[in-house]
Amino acid sequence: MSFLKLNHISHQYFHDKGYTKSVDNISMAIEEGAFISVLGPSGCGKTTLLSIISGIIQPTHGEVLLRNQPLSNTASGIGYMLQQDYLFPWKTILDNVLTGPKIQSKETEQTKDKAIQILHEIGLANVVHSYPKSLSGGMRQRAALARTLMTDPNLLLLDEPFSALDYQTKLKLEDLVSSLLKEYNKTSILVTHDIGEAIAMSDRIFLMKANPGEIAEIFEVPIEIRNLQPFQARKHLKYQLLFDRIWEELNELENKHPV
Ligand SMILES: Nc1ncnc2c1ncn2[C@@H]1O[C@H](COP(=O)(O)OP(=O)(O)OP(=O)(O)O)[C@@H](O)[C@H]1O
Repeated sequence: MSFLKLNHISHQYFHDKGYTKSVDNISMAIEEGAFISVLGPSGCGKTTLLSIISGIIQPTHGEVLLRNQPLSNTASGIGYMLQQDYLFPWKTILDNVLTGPKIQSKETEQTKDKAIQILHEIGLANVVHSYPKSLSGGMRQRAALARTLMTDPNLLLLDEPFSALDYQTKLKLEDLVSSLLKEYNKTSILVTHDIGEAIAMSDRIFLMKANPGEIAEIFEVPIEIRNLQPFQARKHLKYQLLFDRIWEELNELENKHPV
């Protein structure tokens, strides 16, 4: 049984000039613990697809099943990591991480210990009582991830979480996030424009085309790359070969289906 299944998902945005077909006939089967990337040109429907998976918007056709249940039947437990960290500036890092338990009135000594443990693992032990404004962009993103992990989500949706960071911070964070999500056995879907990031982090890559957004091709990332941390993966010959294949395919798609 697949952990997450998308069956023939299509969606249209209706507006005063008619409608825009955002995604068309998308099917995916994702196993538990897998790391999946969705790659494609601007406007091909990546964010719309994530919004459908999270249940924020409803597909016009098709269904999303989480552990074989329609999304609406599940206490879905979906976590997000976005480009912006959305930390509360007036709360310490620890209190930010404890936001979920606090909202659910489940804040106890145990949840506090768990939050501190996650902050340790994520390399933020020495800023537990600091405020977000004193942290770098990379540290803030790590705090946002700690807050997400604190809610113990079944599924993590990562919408370009590294794209606002400088290159060095981004590479370091990719390694950290990758090892942490493996350790916690989280199923994750990453939306990105970055071919290298998709290859270095994923088990499988869905390449989309625009107009309308459809899956153009699926790439399995070779096991030799998947066994490496993203930074090391980038040095592997098979990484380069896959990068070139996807690069060519993406260029071809952009020429055939301009946005
Ligand atoms: N609220 C909306 N109303 C109407 N059309 C929309 C709306 N949001 C997105 N679209 C259109 O739907 C299509 C898919 O958009 P979406 O934002 O999902 O693509 P994307 O691949 O995430 O783009 P990007 O990489 O630039 O973030 C595009 O043609 C876009 O213009």
